[in-house]
Amino acid sequence: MIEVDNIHKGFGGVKILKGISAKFLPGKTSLIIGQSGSGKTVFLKSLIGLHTPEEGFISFDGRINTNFTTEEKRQWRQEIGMVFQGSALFDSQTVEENVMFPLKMFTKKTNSEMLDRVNFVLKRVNLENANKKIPAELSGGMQKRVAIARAIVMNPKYLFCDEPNSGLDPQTAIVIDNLIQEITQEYNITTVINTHDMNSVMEIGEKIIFLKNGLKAWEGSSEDIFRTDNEAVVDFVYSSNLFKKVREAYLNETK
Ligand SMILES: Nc1ncnc2c1ncn2[C@@H]1O[C@H](COP(=O)(O)OP(=O)(O)OP(=O)(O)O)[C@@H](O)[C@H]1O
Repeated sequence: MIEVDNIHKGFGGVKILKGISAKFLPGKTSLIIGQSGSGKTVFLKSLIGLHTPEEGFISFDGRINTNFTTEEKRQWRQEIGMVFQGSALFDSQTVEENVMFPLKMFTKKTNSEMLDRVNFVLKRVNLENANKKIPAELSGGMQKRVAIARAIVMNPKYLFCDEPNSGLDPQTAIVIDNLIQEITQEYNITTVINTHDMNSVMEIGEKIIFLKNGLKAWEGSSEDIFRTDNEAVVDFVYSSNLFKKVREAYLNETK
């Protein structure tokens, strides 16, 4: 479990996160949503240790990350998987080399052990036989699957995804969402995703945190989000006519 307790973070005297608390559970996919500039990226970067909060703390299964020794930090880094916007693959390396990278960096496994693990995760993301391809030869959705394979190759406890659907068509986006959710449940990972994608919110949001001006303005599940009368959430999530209609239909159906 990740526990965020009242974190504050600012830059040059401007407060961006103004006291956010949240819990993220293993086996669950949690989504962070909010308008551009609401602090989602600063929040996610704080979770992965790229920003240090000025106040408050973040604990990972009881371990507060700012108290780590160098060795503990190294250990914790290995427990984290990340999927970035745009996949962030090494362009000149093959799929196999990209996915093997964390194993080479952090483990003393033999080449054949590493290859076994790489093949296992590539199979899990339905990318068998792509080992020798380079990213430019793959579609955007396939590149995302390589990024997911690389993120889980170390068997992480925690998975962080920044806009994993950016640049994907809606159908491929759902495939990627479902894959992340399945993997999260299968391997009991604590997964936190920053997203703008309202389809993701409806489909996989087991826990949704809505940030507004650096504060947690609302928290609930995808079912709760249909029923909430929180004005800020309704304005944000149901800004399109399509989603307004989906909400009305849902509420009528479940009256
Ligand atoms: N390193 C930094 N230095 C100074 N200001 C920063 C820094 N990182 C973020 N900010 C500011 O913090 C605010 C929140 O930014 P953040 O990137 O977290 O928003 P966001 O919700 O992720 O937006 P988007 O949805 O557009 O990605 C913005 O005003 C941004 O300019």
